[in-house]
Amino acid sequence: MSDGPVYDKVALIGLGLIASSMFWAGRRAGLAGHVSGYARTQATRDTAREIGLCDSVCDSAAAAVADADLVVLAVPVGAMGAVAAEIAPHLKPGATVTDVGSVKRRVIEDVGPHLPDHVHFVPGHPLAGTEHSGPESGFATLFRNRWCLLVPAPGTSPDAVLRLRRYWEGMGAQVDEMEADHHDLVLAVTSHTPHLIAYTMVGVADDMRRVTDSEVIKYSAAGFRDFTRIAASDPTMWRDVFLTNKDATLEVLGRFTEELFALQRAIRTGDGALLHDYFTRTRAIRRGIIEAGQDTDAPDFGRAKVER
Ligand SMILES: NC(=O)c1ccc[n+]([C@@H]2O[C@H](COP(=O)([O-])OP(=O)(O)OC[C@H]3O[C@@H](n4cnc5c(N)ncnc54)[C@H](O)[C@@H]3O)[C@@H](O)[C@H]2O)c1
Ligand SMILES: O=C(O)C(=O)C[C@]1(C(=O)O)C=C[C@@H](O)C=C1
Repeated sequence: MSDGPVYDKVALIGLGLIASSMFWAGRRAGLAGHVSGYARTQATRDTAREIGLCDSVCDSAAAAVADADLVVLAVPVGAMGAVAAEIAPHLKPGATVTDVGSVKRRVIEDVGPHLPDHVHFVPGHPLAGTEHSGPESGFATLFRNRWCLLVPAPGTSPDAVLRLRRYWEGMGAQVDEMEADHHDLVLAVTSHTPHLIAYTMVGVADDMRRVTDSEVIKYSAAGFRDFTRIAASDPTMWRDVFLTNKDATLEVLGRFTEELFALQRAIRTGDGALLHDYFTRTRAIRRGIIEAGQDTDAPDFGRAKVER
């Protein structure tokens, strides 16, 4: 259902999971008159053309952003600054530039200085993803009932923010605004550190595989399989997340380590009451999330049949 396009022309720079999902979601809801796309490699551009991703696939970022009313930077966080520098001279006056990066302070620092005064910069972050990447991994329902956080600087045109909000809402997301440093701390707790823990746990299991003669992989139970799904996420994206959200991640990791040591001590000393109290508290948190209707993952989330 749609009241007509929110933007006449949208340019997607970087054609991976998030951009391709935005294309399919936007097309389904009729949110853009025309969507142009650009990817760095010829192979990705070829694949995009083959699967009908975008109305036009351009061979340069400059060509893709020409005349665009909304430009979406959907590349790894560490590449945002260079892409912004490349497109800056070609942006249409009055256009909105946004991004979907998992870290916000660093993107603002890297992208903002390149952009001309005649565009609106509204950084964003959809809290939705899977462990898959690339142009073929996207699907139209990825953002449905998920949060998208917008991080506009004070003084940003309210009209530009409102329009971007309508665009994300049209793709099924719930939109909220947040300050950049707060965003980075919250995401360090809810997304970045959990990913690091999953990477570590799978690394430990791989190490133990040699000791247990592959038994840990053969008999991996559901909990561990969830870790392996997360730990299969794109290495470039996650390298950039940790390098660019260093302080918040290290702070959360410090707290995590303290708690881990407390639980380790309880196990060593046989302090069952501490363990039971701790697990009771964490179970209540999970139940609270479900009761608040925030557990929006389908049971097959991440393995969902691609729905375009
Ligand atoms: N995957 C997730 O779960 C998820 C969720 C929310 C936000 N994000 C953020 O969205 C952005 C894109 O992630 P994705 O999952 O779509 O990644 P992806 O790996 O699926 O796609 C990234 C795209 O960027 C291109 N690219 C890489 N380096 C580039 C460069 N230097 N110049 C131009 N293009 C370049 C790649 O070729 C690819 O087309 C990242 O900033 C990530 O932090 C990811
Ligand atoms: O479910 C997943 O695969 C994800 O990791 C998605 C996830 C997350 O941590 O929730 C990952 C990175 C993002 O920036 C936003 C969403």
